[in-house]
Amino acid sequence: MSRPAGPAGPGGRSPVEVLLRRLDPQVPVPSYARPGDAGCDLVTTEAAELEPGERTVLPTGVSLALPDGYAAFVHPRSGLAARCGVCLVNAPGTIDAGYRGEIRVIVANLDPRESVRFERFDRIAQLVVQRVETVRFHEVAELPGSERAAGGFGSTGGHAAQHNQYAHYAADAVDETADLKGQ
Ligand SMILES: O=c1ccn([C@H]2C[C@H](O)[C@@H](COP(=O)(O)OP(=O)(O)OP(=O)(O)O)O2)c(=O)[nH]1
Repeated sequence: MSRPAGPAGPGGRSPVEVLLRRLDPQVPVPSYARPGDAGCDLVTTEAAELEPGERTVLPTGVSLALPDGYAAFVHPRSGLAARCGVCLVNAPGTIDAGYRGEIRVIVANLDPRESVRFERFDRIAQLVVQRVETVRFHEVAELPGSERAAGGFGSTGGHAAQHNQYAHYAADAVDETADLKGQ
């Protein structure tokens, strides 16, 4: 049921068909605000007020049955983040294909001074549906070499390398690259 015939979207691809249950009869069905948007907006069905530094779990009033091979990811809304300092604690939240419960959104107010208030049906997050792979792991004693090797946490230089406490990872990476080149 994932891709039956339907109106073609951008690039001629038809949308993935997803079963949705409304747990609140008045909640709007999530929809894309504009053509080409990656995420459709999720609303809260409960009003809430968050003091600076406070977090809470908000209900969205919807549950899904995603097709096998897909997952949905609950992403923050940039406008809320920029204007009010609202973030999602676990961003992006992962909605598994087998999950049939209500989608909930774990929001926090990162603003150091202002509280933030959500009214019922305010948009609080966006849901991005994507194909996902499952993998089979094959344990090996050594991994094949690569140019980056174990470099991370600012190993390519710049601000992060100069100012953060993980700078030693960058130095370690240089050593490991030397090891790999010697192989
Ligand atoms: O932001 C989120 C993240 C997850 N979920 C739901 C859907 C997901 O399928 C389920 C489990 O999420 P996750 O695997 O991230 O949580 P966990 O803490 O690892 O719990 P579990 O042991 O149940 O997997 O909770 C949400 O409603 N909102």
